[in-house]
Amino acid sequence: MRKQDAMTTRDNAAIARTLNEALPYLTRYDDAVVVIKLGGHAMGSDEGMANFARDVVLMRTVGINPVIIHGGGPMINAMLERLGVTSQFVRGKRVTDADTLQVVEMVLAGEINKRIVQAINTAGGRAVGLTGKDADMITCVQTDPELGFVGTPTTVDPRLLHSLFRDEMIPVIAPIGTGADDETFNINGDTCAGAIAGALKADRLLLLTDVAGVKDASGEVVTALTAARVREMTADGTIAGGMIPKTETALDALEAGVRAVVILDGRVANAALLELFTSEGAGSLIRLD
Ligand SMILES: Nc1ncnc2c1ncn2[C@@H]1O[C@H](COP(=O)(O)OP(=O)(O)O)[C@@H](O)[C@H]1O
Ligand SMILES: CC(=O)N[C@@H](CCC(=O)OP(=O)(O)O)C(=O)O
Repeated sequence: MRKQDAMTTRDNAAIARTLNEALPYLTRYDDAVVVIKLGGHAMGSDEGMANFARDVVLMRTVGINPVIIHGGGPMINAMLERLGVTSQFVRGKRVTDADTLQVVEMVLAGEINKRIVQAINTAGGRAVGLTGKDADMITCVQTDPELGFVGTPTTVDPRLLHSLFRDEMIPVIAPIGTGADDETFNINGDTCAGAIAGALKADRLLLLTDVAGVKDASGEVVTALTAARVREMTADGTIAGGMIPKTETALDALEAGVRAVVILDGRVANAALLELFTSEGAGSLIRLD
């Protein structure tokens, strides 16, 4: 019993110290806009989702304006498979015909978006689930005819997001946009998060994925990267596959006025909090040169 008491006292002291050490970061991020991209691979168990939701609610509670953009590639694959529709990727983007598009919108805007909204609300926040179609937020052009209904955002109207910030609500956005001729477009989640972060001139863009960060040729995570280093590592093939849209997004978002972009492992408990509120940070921080 006494041992238990001693343990509890020690834990409480650690919690108090952690809160105390977080103070400078809490002040720094007051009223900051933090855009978080939650990739399909980083959306694990219900427990992991509940943990992520608590982090987001904590951010909101200390005065940050969090915006969540989610992916869901693996879940779209699973649904397409169940429906017997084959799907392929070209340069990290899904070739999207009309049938595929219907499934993409259904899975992203339905199942996944509502799962995240519900988790945040259960954690005590007030989340609002949206796609880029709401309030005409995201307008796209076709990326490449070979990819079908895949869009690149050309304009992002952030007014709806600012209204939600004023009411302390948490936007949760599925990467779907509208074209000039009223078409629906499937947007890569990273690209969508970068475009929204750019339009908001966000203080941080956090790309939560399934690796610890951007790795160098020897497999070590590079904790601080400049744009020049990213270009070098892409040219020599060290940055490849799914990491290419992430680092490209990072550079575009920085050019658009985002202060810093971090690529980090979303499967690690409290990944976003570790990045924002500790001196260690987490993952790879990318800044302009
Ligand atoms: N230099 C690199 N550092 C880290 N990951 C890399 C690198 N080059 C390629 N990758 C790959 O990129 C993947 C992350 O992209 P992706 O699977 O599309 O993530 P998400 O589903 O979260 O969007 C990693 O799992 C890894 O296989
Ligand atoms: C055009 C395109 O590829 N869109 C993606 C959208 C979802 C996504 O980006 O999911 P992750 O973040 O989990 O990879 C797709 O259809 O899979």
